[in-house]
Amino acid sequence: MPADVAVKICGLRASADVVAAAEAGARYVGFVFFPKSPRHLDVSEAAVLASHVPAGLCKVALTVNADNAMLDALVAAVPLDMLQLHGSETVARVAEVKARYGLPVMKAIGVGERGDLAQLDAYSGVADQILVDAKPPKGADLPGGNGLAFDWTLLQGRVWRCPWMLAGGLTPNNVAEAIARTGARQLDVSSGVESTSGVKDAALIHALVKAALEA
Ligand SMILES: O=C(O)c1ccccc1NCC(=O)[C@H](O)[C@H](O)COP(=O)(O)O
Repeated sequence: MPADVAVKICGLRASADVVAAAEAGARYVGFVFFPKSPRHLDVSEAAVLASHVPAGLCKVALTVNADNAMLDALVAAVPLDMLQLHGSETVARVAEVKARYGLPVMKAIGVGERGDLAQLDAYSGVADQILVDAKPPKGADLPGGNGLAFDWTLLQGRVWRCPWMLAGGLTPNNVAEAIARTGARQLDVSSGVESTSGVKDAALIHALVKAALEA
């Protein structure tokens, strides 16, 4: 079992989700702050949920084009370990958020075709981590968390200047293949461990983490 595979379970909404992620061996838990999402939490809900997260598990707040007022409120109320920027934040904005809050920043980039890869190079020079996710379909309500995979062969042979995570349509059934095809050592999953949209399933969380750690 390679000890160096890390899994992030994103979009947790209940303390039972936190327990399942921790017991399964996830290394990161993600909280979504995006009102259109079925996984959205308000700041006070997140403050309570984050207080249930065991030490050692990295608590990530996912925002989409959030302004400083929103991030100020979030960081003041919720004990966080990382900020995930999942909108169209520029390289300069990533640098600004890093400097303002003193927290590691992970920038998510949607990949649909080879031409999208250049952005990964640009952001990997400033972000602490990059999240290589599927590009949302045109007209989608959500910029992420759509349960769609992309062509993993696009990532073969790629290296970046910072650590990275693979996301997009990962499930207990395909995560081993995703690792084999991309060489990813970190994986982020949301829909693939849900029983219905926005509702996490403890058995699927356990199955996904087990499959990733055994790949
Ligand atoms: O999950 C959401 O609802 C969401 C909403 C707005 C922006 C991003 C969102 N999710 C981003 C994530 O980090 C997901 O874990 C990632 O896109 C993978 O999602 P999935 O394909 O569902 O596993």
